[in-house]
Amino acid sequence: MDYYWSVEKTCVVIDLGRAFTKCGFATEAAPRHIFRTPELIQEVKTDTVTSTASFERWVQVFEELFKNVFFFYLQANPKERRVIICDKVCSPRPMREAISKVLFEKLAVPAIHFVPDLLLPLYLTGLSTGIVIDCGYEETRILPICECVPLYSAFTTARVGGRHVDEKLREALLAYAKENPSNVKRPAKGWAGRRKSTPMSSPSASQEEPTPEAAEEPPLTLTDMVGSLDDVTLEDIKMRCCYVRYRLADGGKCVLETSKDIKYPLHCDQAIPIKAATRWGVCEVLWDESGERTNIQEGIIQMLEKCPVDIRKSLVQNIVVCGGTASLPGFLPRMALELKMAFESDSRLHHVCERVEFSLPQFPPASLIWVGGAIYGSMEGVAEYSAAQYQKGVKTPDWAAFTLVQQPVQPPPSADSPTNIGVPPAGSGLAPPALSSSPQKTSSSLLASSPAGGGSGGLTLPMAESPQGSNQDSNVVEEQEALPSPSRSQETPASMSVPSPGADAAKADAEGVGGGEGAGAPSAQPEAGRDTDTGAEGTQAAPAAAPAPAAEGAGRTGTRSNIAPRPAGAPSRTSASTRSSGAAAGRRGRRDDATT
Ligand SMILES: Nc1ncnc2c1ncn2[C@@H]1O[C@H](COP(=O)(O)OP(=O)(O)OP(=O)(O)O)[C@@H](O)[C@H]1O
Repeated sequence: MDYYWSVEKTCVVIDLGRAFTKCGFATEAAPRHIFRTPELIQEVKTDTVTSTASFERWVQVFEELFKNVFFFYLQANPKERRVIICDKVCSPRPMREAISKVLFEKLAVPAIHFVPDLLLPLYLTGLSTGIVIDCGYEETRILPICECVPLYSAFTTARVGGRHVDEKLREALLAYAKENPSNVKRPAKGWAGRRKSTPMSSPSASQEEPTPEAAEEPPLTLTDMVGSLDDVTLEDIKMRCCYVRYRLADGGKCVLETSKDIKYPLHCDQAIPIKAATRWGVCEVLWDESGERTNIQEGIIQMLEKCPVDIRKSLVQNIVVCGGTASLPGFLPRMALELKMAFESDSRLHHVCERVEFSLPQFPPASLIWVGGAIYGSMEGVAEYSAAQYQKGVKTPDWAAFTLVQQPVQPPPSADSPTNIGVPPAGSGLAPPALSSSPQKTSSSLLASSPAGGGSGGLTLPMAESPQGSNQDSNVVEEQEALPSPSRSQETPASMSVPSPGADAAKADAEGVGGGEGAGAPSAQPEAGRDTDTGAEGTQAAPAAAPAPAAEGAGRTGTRSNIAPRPAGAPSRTSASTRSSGAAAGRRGRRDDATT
């Protein structure tokens, strides 16, 4: 007898960032490659694409980008790989359509999944309610998610990010160089090339003799040298030398602050002096209260004010911070303290500061979105936009207008039925819920059926046109009058771990982030149907079903810091077994099983 084995390869996961794009394979714990993609910066520059760029321009950009991803970075055959695109809130429709065109027509991938990127870090917390804060390159994006439903109407951005810290750093270095004019030794011509050819560098071998032409050139000043720094070097200085300082109590000593000036080595015998105050001062732009731009804590307050009052407490009990800028040492404690102060000083939000908790997945913040995408890609039953649909003319999904389309679900068998073995009783939170066909019931159905709530098997959310448009979210939100607080893993939460000043000062001189592992469970699928250019730019609420996060691995990896102790009678936690039922399904490779 002949056996034919068909094994589908794992998906390719691509997180398209404006500074860095991350790519790799689903089921892996970290992206294989993180590379710069300045062409995706949505700014009006001559060499980059604008947010209103034409479809053709996007096609050009993505053709080159995806060819690099498949043939250079991942060396994978696109015909065998489904692709997960971590899709940005507000990504323009021409951009998404260009992605489809390139992937289907030029690379012949079998299917694409467009997944809202800000939902993905929630997989790593094991909860279905929370706030995701992405502090990236251009800006900080803040999205509340309530029981798997992203509240786009409350989506907020703060116009601060890594780029602003870079700018401040360049200004500070230039100002110092102008105050302290000094000459630096001009590097010898062809220094880099000759150094490469030097075998094992002995001190004498690495010292280049200046060429006669170099000797005749005017001396190089520190100002010239700082002025000619490229963006990559500047970013490297930031990553290696800068940190966010914070003060624990009013009038107390600043933690993480050091009085040590350091030198950043530039060439073999050149170095840029960096003052101690510059090292933390440049990061203050993130919390700048001058009113010039919205800072991070103001962004969070604005977001909370847009949310219904009755869910605010639940939201702040699970804050996930991602994005490269959040890797700066001291970033998270400072954010916690700024938030606490902001809540306390705002009488409308005073009550929410009783319990604010941060989830700290043990992955580098810069790749949290990617890791969430990898978990999503390794799950069964997630809906996709297939090549066949594309060829039939089905529109590229616009997740901002997704709506939940419910399919009738068989009622759970009765308790005495022989087929009921192993099926938990209805009402236990583990049984698949009976779904209502009324659109108004969407949220409660989703709520009851999310794997976090235990009903991982009862809800399928196929893609379909939305007749209701994007007004459904307001119903969704208003309906949830007395939402349960987010359930958490059974781990004892660590109280906020504030590093000791000595340790912090030492840490400020170094740098580094950790790694870990996580898993999740499937849930809902968004859908197409809107012709607008930008996804969620408007304030119209658009319901989308977030894949319900039920991370088995998150229980293992999640530590969190509280800025307030858990009060007596704190909300109940979901049992580990409830969550892991979904996670077990999630961890199984979608079609990696060999079939005969
Ligand atoms: N270890 C680190 N320490 C400090 N800053 C870092 C670190 N790693 C990355 N960054 C900064 O984070 C920013 C990029 O973050 P990220 O990769 O999240 O951006 P992105 O997703 O490309 O941008 P956006 O979210 O705006 O689309 C850059 O400014 C980079 O300098």
